[in-house]
Amino acid sequence: MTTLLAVRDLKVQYPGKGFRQPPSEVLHGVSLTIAAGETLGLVGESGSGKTTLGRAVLGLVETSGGSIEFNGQPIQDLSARYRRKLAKDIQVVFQDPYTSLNPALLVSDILSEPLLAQGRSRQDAAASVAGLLDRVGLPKDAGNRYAREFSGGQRQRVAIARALAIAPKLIVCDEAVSALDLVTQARVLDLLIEIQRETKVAYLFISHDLTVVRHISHRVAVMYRGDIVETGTARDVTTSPSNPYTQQLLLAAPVADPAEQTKRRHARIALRTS
Ligand SMILES: Nc1ncnc2c1ncn2[C@@H]1O[C@H](COP(=O)(O)OP(=O)(O)OP(=O)(O)O)[C@@H](O)[C@H]1O
Repeated sequence: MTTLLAVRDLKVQYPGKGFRQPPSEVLHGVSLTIAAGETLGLVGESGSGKTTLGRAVLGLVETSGGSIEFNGQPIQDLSARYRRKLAKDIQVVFQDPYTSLNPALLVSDILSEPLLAQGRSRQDAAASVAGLLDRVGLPKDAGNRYAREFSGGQRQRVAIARALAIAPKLIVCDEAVSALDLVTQARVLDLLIEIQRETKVAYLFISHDLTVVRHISHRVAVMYRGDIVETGTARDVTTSPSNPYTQQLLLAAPVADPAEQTKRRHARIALRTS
């Protein structure tokens, strides 16, 4: 399989607040790869550095060490002009469909924007909008309405359509279904899987929810305090994890059966005290 994204020994530090506080390193040398058409799930508890890694791939945070290659080319420290060019290949879907879409724009304008930014004509962009709406299961007339008129799940479909508009090779999905109810989550996940089958787009799928990640990912990487502690196939990581932190994460996932929930709580305590 062709490697699309290769992150090697990546370090990111954020400046301390005020001159007295030293910078704090939040990624300590992270390495991962994503093949063309593959989904890599990135899991870990809140604050482990998942979003920072996604933002580094998108060029939204400065890195302090290591490298990021896309299609064999280094993509760190690109000038704004080259970054804009790269936007054609790497897109993002954020968590919150309520704030990530401009409420003042018609959906057709939201979907046209990335196409126009890539130099496509207005006519050409308008012609693509109908196809994009259809692709994500929204009605044709959705283009003539404002994003604020839609439910969370529908808005996330608009966000996915916007990410797909310029046929990227990689989409960073940062908690892309976390704000949705369970049924809507499942539908949006199935949509992402279906789109991948058709377009061979790759996903870096960031989530704190192992159940969601297991559903969509080919491979899973587990982050803990700025390091990747385990990587493997989705099945191996979620059924027989080798790292104690991944075991904790799995045992922390809620289950419907109260007896199983109690069993897991005891297993978590045993792990912590072993
Ligand atoms: N802009 C910033 N300035 C300073 N520190 C930051 C900044 N953004 C994130 N951090 C810190 O970096 C660490 C990693 O945060 P990050 O958002 O990457 O984690 P995460 O795993 O995505 O968490 P969550 O699941 O809660 O979004 C945290 O300790 C956070 O407080």
